[in-house]
Amino acid sequence: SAMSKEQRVLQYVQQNASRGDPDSVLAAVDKFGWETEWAMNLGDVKGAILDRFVKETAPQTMLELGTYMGYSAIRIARLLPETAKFMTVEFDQENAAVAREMIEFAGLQNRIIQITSDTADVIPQLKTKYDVETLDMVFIDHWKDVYVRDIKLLETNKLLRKGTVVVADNIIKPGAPEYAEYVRTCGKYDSTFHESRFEYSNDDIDGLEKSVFRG
Ligand SMILES: Oc1cc(-c2ccc(F)cc2)cc2cccnc12
Ligand SMILES: [Mg+2]
Repeated sequence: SAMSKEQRVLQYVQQNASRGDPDSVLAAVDKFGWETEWAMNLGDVKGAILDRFVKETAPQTMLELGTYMGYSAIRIARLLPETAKFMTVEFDQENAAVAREMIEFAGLQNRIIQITSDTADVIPQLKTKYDVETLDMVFIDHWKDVYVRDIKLLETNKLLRKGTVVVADNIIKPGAPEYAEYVRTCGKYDSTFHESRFEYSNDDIDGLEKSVFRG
């Protein structure tokens, strides 16, 4: 059967990037996104903001909710030391399969623990099954209607500690208003909005919310 969009992106990467070179993989995905087919991965403009947050935080334990094609997992993992523990969770089996090949092509498969499951099932298992004590940083980029459910699951499962940095994509487009309201008003976070551009768009506004857990 014909290739999916995600498989076309993967093929473009395999034919235009250099194996084992994460920056060339990111550049290829971004070139494809700008010039050929739009896709809902984080992209270069918001990606540069996430890079800054990752560098500032230098997490030893990191969790991503929503792997998609693996683009932001590669963005994050390329900035982490060998000793860091980084888990990314994707529910969709086909996207997870593309991500596994994209991560492998980038040469980062030893730095990323890829989990194909529902985040609601994984979060309560992180301490026991994945040997996590608490998380230094979280990147939320899956379906907007489960952002609040999942950050509350992180809280109730005692996975956040004073200073844990939680970054969330798509606050404006498609929008996560309940999430923004929650982190800005519940009293448990110091939260700031970082306006940017929607992925592979010159016109549409979007942005990342950065919320530091007060402990
Ligand atoms: O960055 C994202 C963007 C969109 C999106 C798709 C179609 C639109 F018309 C607008 C926005 C969906 C996402 C779903 C999950 C994680 N990120 C997404
Ligand atoms: Mg997104």
